[in-house]
Amino acid sequence: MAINPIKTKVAYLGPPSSYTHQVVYTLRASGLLNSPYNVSCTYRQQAALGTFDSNDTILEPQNSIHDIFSAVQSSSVTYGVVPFENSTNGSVVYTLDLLIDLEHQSTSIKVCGEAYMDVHHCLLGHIGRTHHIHGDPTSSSDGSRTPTIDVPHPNPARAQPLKDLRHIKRIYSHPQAFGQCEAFLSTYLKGIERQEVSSTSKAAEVVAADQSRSTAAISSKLAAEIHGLSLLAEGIEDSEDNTTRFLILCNPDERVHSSSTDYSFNRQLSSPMSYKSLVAFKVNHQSSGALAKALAVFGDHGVNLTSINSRPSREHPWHYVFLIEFEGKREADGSGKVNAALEALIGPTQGQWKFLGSWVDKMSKASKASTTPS
Ligand SMILES: O=C(O)C(=O)Cc1ccccc1
Repeated sequence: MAINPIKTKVAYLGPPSSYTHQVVYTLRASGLLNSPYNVSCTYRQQAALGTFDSNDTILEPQNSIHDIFSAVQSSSVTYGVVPFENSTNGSVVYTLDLLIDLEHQSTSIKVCGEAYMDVHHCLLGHIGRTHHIHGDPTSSSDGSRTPTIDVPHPNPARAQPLKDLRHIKRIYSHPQAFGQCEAFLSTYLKGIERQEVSSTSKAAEVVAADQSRSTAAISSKLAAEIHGLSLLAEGIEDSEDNTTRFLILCNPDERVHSSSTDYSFNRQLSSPMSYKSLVAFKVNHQSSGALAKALAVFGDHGVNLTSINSRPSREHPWHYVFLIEFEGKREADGSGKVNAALEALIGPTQGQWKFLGSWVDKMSKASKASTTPS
């Protein structure tokens, strides 16, 4: 069979070397980003043999998470990859807010996969001109943090600076990264101005262009290499097992065949596979017990909830949209319990719910045991 594949375009949070870029790169290198509608048999065989031609995937950097959603919505890309939650710092609220945009019911974006990445942050910058290091290069701190009323037993910073930090006047990073490096920042860069930017790689780009050489970025080692920055500290995340979960988004209107959960990054060798699904809903705030009733439909139908998030509805103050993640999938729903639970959700939500997709659970034991692409 002749191979004439359509190129798979994947939108990620740019510029290159962001963690989102690194996750996409890993998925592509594993042959896991084939388009759901252009995979020929020969192509699948190539992937299995490890000869997947990465030139058939185009990675498209975007300026913001919002732009990734827009690219998927307009079908200018096949997939979009966005950060969703972090093991230390919790949910990425920008992603939640875009997912629950219930006002735009025409939005056809669905979650069709997930990927996990171990995230190790570095402090990148320029080496100071004026200070010379005598012995310990860690300014005046010994690595312990001052106890406060709020944090009486603070965790000590895991890493020490590799270089003098006394010339650093401002730090750039993505808000998630600041939240994941509190112990290091409050120990060695206490009181230094923080500037949030759209990604950790953007932070590295800004610092590389800074003529004053007095700024630093929390970013990755790869970003240091790409932007020619020095490693001022390494492994500065609060928790050694700092992991971020990314969601893979797609526009199901673009599907030509097969079920929504049959994307290449969802393929598994062994069964049974574990799936997760996501739904967003609103409840009537005037009706007592409405939220409890909405949550109860899942238990009543034997559906296990795995996470709950709430975000302001943006319609009325103190009204919320709830995002519920649960085990199981909607399509080919063997016992029918997921569809039955969603049907029962209509009552307590007055029909104000939106299904956001099903995908293979990459944390489940079954999924971990069989991650080889077929
Ligand atoms: O800014 C990045 O590099 C991202 O991809 C978002 C992010 C930020 C911090 C941890 C994980 C992902």
